[in-house]
Amino acid sequence: MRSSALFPRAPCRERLSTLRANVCALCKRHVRAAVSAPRPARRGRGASRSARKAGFQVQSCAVAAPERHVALYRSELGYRTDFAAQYSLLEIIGKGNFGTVWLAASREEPSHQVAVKVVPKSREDRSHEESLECIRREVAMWGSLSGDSRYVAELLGLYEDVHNVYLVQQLCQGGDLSEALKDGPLPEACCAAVMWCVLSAIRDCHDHRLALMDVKPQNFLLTAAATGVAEGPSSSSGGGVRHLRLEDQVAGGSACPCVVACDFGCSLSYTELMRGAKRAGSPVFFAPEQFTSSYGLVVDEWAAGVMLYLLLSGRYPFWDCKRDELDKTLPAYQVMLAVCSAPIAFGGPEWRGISREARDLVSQLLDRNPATRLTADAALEHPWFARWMTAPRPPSPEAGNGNVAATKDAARTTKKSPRRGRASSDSPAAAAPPPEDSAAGCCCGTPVQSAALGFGGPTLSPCCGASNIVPLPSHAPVRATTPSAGQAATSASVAAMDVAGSDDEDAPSCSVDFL
Ligand SMILES: Nc1ncnc2c1ncn2[C@@H]1O[C@H](COP(=O)(O)OP(=O)(O)OP(=O)(O)O)[C@@H](O)[C@H]1O
Repeated sequence: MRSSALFPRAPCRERLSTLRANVCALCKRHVRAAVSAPRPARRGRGASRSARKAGFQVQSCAVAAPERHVALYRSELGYRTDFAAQYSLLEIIGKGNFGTVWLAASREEPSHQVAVKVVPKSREDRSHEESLECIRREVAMWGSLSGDSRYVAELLGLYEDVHNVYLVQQLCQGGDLSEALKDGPLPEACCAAVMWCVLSAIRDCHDHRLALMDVKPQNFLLTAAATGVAEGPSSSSGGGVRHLRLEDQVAGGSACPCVVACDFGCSLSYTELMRGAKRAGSPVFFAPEQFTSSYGLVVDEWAAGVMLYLLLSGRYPFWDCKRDELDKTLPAYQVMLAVCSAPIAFGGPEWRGISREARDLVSQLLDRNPATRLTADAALEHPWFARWMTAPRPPSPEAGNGNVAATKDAARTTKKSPRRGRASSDSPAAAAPPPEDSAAGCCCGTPVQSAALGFGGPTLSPCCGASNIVPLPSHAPVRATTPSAGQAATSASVAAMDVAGSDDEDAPSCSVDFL
């Protein structure tokens, strides 16, 4: 008769569970990790060697001092290894191509919630070393910006274990911007508030000699200020992404911008760009030069132009259909043809209520010539923003309240606007609401003093019958599109575009290899 008494050493489930039950709470983690980890091929001294090779710190439970339990693995990236001791993962809040984003709470202070991007160290399509290199790159780029720009999601901590890397970041309760677009285009005032943050994030990246390379609504997250969760000026105005005010986004207004940039997986440094490095991304956001030749930082401004068009109209430029109607399996060469040669249409009914300044900014960002394309820095001074500034809070270096990024931003805005005048928030001009519907470009009753706000734009005059469309400054003409740029592009060496490898639910996406 076969019994455990006769075969006392036979490995069985009961024996394993008894083993687990007998170890201390700290050791439990050690046992679990050891069970799930790849087994060493040999026992004895050989086992220690293979385990060390696999990244383990081999230690005996019986002799290990309690404080050594936190360092179960030899860190491969130099990050902390005690993630499980610091945070508990609560639920999945987002999934991307490279990782899963979790809502997590600090164990020490459970009310402190964060977002944690869990990135596996190994993937089927790339080696362990390649995966680690990608993580290192993303962290280096993100880390250099986080804390230095208030328009970039804050990176709060880096952890790793044998399987994953854990990027602890600021929790953005509103999800990504594409969610907000599901109910159709945003009101123009909200678009101005959102685009202020998007262009500020791009400007800050470019100041750090980095190109974001993947500017699209999915990569901008709505913060508490956008959802009205936080107490402050935004929430007092009703909260919600459709009730954003531009003045709350400018340094010196709200403590927290309504959207922040996340996902630096595609970012490239200026040096890499100059060396001709390429990045996969979403082709509908590609600038024409990305299909044809080497390119520079201003590809981000083009993508911001596509985003602005999308926010205002609910459509992608160059395609005569709504955002969710765009064929996600569109062949890449068709995307290229449209981006490089189709005219930018402002004729549809969705553009009827949109101001002329907005169209002008779109046209200047979607300039097919990268040399003359508006930079983010210059775009932030476009008169369109002045139009939506209703209760100005002139930024001051003190506005940051000790926050390095906010103080820097406030100082920069002040420095850039030497002619900035103080428009009191209780003056009639400042208190007047922005035009809800500027169908005829009417600014009646909203004499916004843009020059006084330091944007360098013209002073908008009150509506006066026939001349209700505010004249644009002579240096900012609305450009006609130049289809000729596209003809050159058709002969481009676009070799392999894998449309199926889309990382974007809402837009055709492909990884692009150039011959
Ligand atoms: N800090 C955050 N707070 C709240 N939600 C977040 C946060 N970061 C990411 N998310 C959510 O998780 C999703 C995926 O995140 P992210 O884009 O960083 O992953 P990824 O793997 O790099 O994606 P991609 O495939 O675009 O490269 C986002 O679209 C967003 O909805």
